[in-house]
Amino acid sequence: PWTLLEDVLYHLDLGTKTHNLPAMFGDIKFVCVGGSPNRMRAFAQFMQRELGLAGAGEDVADICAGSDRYAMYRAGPVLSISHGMGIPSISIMLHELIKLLHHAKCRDVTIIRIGTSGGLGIEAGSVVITDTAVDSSFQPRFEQVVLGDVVVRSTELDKDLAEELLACSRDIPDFPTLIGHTMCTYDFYEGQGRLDGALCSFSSEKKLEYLRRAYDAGVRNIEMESTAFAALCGLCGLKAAVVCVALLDRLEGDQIRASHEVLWEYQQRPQRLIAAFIRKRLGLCPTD
Ligand SMILES: O=P(O)(O)O[C@H]1O[C@H](CO)[C@@H](O)[C@H]1O
Ligand SMILES: O=c1cc[nH]c(=O)[nH]1
Repeated sequence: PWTLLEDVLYHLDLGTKTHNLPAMFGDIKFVCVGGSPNRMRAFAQFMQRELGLAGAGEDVADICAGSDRYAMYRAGPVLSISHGMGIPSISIMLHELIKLLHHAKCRDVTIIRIGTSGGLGIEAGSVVITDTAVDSSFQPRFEQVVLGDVVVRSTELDKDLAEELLACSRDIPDFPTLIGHTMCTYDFYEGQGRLDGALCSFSSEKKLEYLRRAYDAGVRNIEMESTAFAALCGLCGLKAAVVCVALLDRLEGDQIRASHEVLWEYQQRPQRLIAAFIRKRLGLCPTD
């Protein structure tokens, strides 16, 4: 229905009557999303430098400045957008982003979530490329309530894209990168088996038993958006990947104690991997 008249992308502060979306976005080939607005601004600035674009080193403008929900930046063919925390927040952004790409007549777009996560049985600072996003019962499904009914959607991600990203990681030897399942939860505390929330209804033994079962099911990290991201992008025909750094090993603890400097450097790891991937796709040599 939204193809007929005007389409207002309310949370992005963009629209088909107010903006020339094909002129603004028609040449976008890569969309990168992540929770934090600052991370996504830093990523756009990093991509400007990596792609040798004019204006590199200068500030980048927030395309969604009229909305205080999400931030959006571009660097050449790369769009960088924040999505906030959790499934409801990323779902709203993705609905409007996917319509934006449709209105702008974008073709062959690859979309990647560059995020943070809690690792499972892996060293802090490791980067996990998701092969399958699973729910808190380790199933590859996303359940969405539609008109009062639970609709179950597949969370399959593009396997070739995951392998292509793993191949790119071999050129970046200074941190470990692996492929594994990513568990997506509705909460950071009890929902991820943490003992350090305001509420905790289980023992330390039960927590470890659950996390070990997750590990045995192939889960290597835990975050809060991947199932919805995989389901929505998959149904709308976008090739999608999820690449998250682990901020800690959840088998060793719950609190994130690393310094701001260490956490900022960890956040850059998925960005460096994706920059190498985009450069390779664009035919730029590693030394260009
Ligand atoms: O680092 P980002 O991309 O925000 O993602 C992770 O961090 C948040 C929790 O701290 C959750 O949204 C989780 O998915
Ligand atoms: O443990 C963690 C760390 C980051 N993000 C999460 O969702 N969980």
